[in-house]
Amino acid sequence: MKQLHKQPSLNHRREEEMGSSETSPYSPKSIKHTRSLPRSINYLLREQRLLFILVGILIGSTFFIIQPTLSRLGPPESHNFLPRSGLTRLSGPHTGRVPVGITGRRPRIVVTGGAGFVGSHLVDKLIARGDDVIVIDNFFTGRKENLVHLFGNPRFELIRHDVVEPILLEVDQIYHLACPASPTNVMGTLNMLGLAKRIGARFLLTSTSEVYGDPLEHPQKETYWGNVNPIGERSCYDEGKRTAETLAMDYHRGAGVESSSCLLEETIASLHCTNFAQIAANQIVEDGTTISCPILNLGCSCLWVNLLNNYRNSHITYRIAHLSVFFLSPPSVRDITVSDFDVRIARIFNTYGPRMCLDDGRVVSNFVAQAIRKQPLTVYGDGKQTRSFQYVSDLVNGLVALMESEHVGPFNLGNPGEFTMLELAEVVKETIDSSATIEYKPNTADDPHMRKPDISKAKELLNWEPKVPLREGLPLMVNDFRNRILNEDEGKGMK
Ligand SMILES: O=c1ccn([C@@H]2O[C@H](COP(=O)(O)OP(=O)(O)O[C@H]3OC[C@@H](O)[C@H](O)[C@H]3O)[C@@H](O)[C@H]2O)c(=O)[nH]1
Repeated sequence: MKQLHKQPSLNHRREEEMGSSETSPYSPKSIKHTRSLPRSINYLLREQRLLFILVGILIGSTFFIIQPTLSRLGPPESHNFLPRSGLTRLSGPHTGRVPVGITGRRPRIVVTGGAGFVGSHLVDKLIARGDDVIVIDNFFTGRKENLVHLFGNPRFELIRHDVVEPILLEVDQIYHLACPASPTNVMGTLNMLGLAKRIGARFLLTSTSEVYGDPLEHPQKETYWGNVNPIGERSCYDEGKRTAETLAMDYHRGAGVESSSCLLEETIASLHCTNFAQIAANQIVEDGTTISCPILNLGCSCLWVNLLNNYRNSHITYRIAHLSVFFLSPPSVRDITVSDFDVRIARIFNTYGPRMCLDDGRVVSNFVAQAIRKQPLTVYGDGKQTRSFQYVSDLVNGLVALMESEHVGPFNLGNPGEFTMLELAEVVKETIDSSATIEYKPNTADDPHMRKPDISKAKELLNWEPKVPLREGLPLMVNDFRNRILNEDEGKGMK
């Protein structure tokens, strides 16, 4: 035992005697000496080892600096030339100012009014294609029954909230459907626009054909400014939506101005980076390629984000190589997508389908419910006023196409098939009960005499048009109405 304890000191002495160059490679690491430093330097200097190490670092540095440039010169990444929507589907969402190192994340989407008739169908479509969906609804007109089949789905969340109050969420897109028919509608739109701008999300406003009022132009194009009575019974709704459109467009125009002013401040702070960033940004505008750029400091990367914000309508991805950590580890390279705050406006024409409120007073729901309940169909006025009725799935497809397009709008989303209310009553009779009778009632004030969308703009720019004619769509809502009316009657019977 004694001998064993003495062994290290013997070894130690022997090493000293033999000189450092003959140290056994198997010596325990714990034995360290102050003289090992000169030995290491000695080791490095011999046989030009230091030179080899320096050349290695140089080659490595050169590779990491020019690699992004080479990748830009090489075959283009397929998504560079896809519209932004295509990119969303392929490589995750455009998350704006939200840190985007998280690639492959599913788009997160808010639908305000998502428990309502149109909203719930939209939510179904988004969930079906794999998005994460958050519904905000105050349940004034929306119903949990419209979404109950999604409860328990991990990609679905439901928040009871009135958009008149602000809310903060991190999402990529906001479909704003919530719309109390009153001036508070404007507050809700303002809140959601503010949220979209703050988090760099895309905002879609569901406006209405009511912005055309009692139109003097027929069919109505998006360029028509409308004929609305500002003090009439309908004006709360009509003018509310017109104001919402105004706000959305103001935000749309204002966004560009703001990012320019930020840019100016950043430019003063990081002047040495400006030329480089500006050259790169110009290149993005010219050829739309992915820009890769080594960034030297945080200020400069902010400058980049602001610079590229100016070009938010073209899809831009760029990479940051953190050279500050370059000699410690390979540069961390990540893709960053520029803020995607922008606005889309849809003008929705009369829409029908399953999940419509039974008693919202609209003509299709009234007629269908009345025919099922064996009540007379109430025709207001002489019944010669016209409307164009679109099936809800067509509308939902149009909303998604618009959200993912590069066009702000406004776009008319409606079915150009035009019917008088008497003709509609006939279709309902054919579909549900041919023996149904008609009862005439006085019409409401300022009721538009005719309405029909001109959808050439949506056809051309969104590649969208409705597919379901009234005679095909109406039967699709009858079963839903029958079941709900039956349940309602049973509920009453049990009381
Ligand atoms: O029982 C009824 C109900 C309504 N009507 C008539 O049917 C026509 C359509 O009335 P609706 O209430 O269904 O719909 P409106 O066209 O007035 O407004 C609608 O249009 C566009 C949407 O964006 C609006 O949300 C919606 O209110 C009106 O002329 C109305 O007087 C009837 O003849 N009988």
